[in-house]
Amino acid sequence: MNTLTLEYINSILPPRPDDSHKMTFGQVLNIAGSIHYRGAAYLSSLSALRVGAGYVTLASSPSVCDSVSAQTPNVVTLPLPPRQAQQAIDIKHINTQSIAPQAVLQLRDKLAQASVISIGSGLSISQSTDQLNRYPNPINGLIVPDGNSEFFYALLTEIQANTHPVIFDADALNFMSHLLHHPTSTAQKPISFTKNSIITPHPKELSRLLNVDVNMIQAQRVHFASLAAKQLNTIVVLKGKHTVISDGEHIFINPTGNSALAKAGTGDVLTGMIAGFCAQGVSPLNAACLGVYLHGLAGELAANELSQYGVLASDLLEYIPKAILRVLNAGH
Ligand SMILES: NC(=O)C1=CN([C@@H]2O[C@H](COP(=O)(O)OP(=O)(O)OC[C@H]3O[C@@H](n4cnc5c(N)ncnc54)[C@H](OP(=O)(O)O)[C@@H]3O)[C@@H](O)[C@H]2O)[C@@H](O)CC1
Ligand SMILES: Nc1ncnc2c1ncn2[C@@H]1O[C@H](COP(=O)(O)OP(=O)(O)O)[C@@H](O)[C@H]1O
Repeated sequence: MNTLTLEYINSILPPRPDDSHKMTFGQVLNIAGSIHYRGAAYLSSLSALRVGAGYVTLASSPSVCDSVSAQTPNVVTLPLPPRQAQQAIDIKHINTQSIAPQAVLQLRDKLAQASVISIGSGLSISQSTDQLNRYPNPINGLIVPDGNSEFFYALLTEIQANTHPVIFDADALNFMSHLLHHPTSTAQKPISFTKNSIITPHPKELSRLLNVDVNMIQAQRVHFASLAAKQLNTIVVLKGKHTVISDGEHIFINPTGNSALAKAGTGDVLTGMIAGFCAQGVSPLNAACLGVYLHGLAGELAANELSQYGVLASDLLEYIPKAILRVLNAGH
């Protein structure tokens, strides 16, 4: 078990060759955001650029893309077609802002081109995990819950054989919990986390994935992070004070961060940071270590100027470059 250090983080920062162009630093395809969580799409997209990714495309519903474009010129958007009401039997449950499952066809080229895909920040798979449990088989179209569950299922099916890094966050994790604990009919292929994936659960999300009480997870964070990595065949970033990172073999503990990070949206920033490092060709395990350490350091630097009370998730975007400078300067 290793505690991450400034020197180690310095040693795994990706190079920035002079003879480079934007594609040298990789393409992130960020599938994120929904009507109530436009901010998550903004935060996760910009944080990938802030750690050095060359090109970030946000794929989401048209209203989310419009909203992010209005706030920043830095993110390329790919509006996905909304679901048509006649595709579902129970129109009451349709949110017209949901993405149509057929949107996956439109995404096919982008999925193949992307250096890394991040899925789930603010994607709103359903109104709540409870609702998913009330509709034990949302996939076969008999009853369609509000949200993007059918789109997400189609997306997962499309990327099952993908070997590019994929980061699963937030609602993507809740939906995977649902699939793991409510297997779909045998006619459908089993779904799992993809090869080279990273998952970023907070303790409650890991508790849903493992079906283990959240207090037990918190009491043995290293054990459950490592167990989940082995069982689910993925890299686990178990968030919270002293975030644990494990690939089932190695374990890293993060020393950075403080209560400034305990604010809505900071997890979305972390997802973007990890994606941004993956895009630059860093291995998924090292990308997780870089993202987590620098995210915590950005929170500390922000709190030094704004107090642990006053830091916003969006403030972290300004402090990520300062955290990177702090690490670079430690190398001299
Ligand atoms: N600006 C935006 O667009 C934002 C968009 N966002 C997006 O919103 C979506 C849903 O996110 P969310 O926050 O509504 O649900 P979620 O985090 O699952 O919490 C549900 C319950 O879980 C628990 N719980 C949570 N953390 C815990 C912990 N560390 N340790 C232990 N338990 C913990 C806690 O339950 P309690 O303990 O209170 O019973 C809590 O009430 C998601 O897609 C996200 O990306 C957000 O990032 C915000 C900013
Ligand atoms: N007290 C704390 N000390 C250190 N890090 C924290 C603390 N509280 C939250 N964090 C970090 O902030 C982020 C919160 O993520 P998450 O719970 O997914 O929030 P959200 O869904 O609102 O974005 C995680 O990276 C977590 O490790």
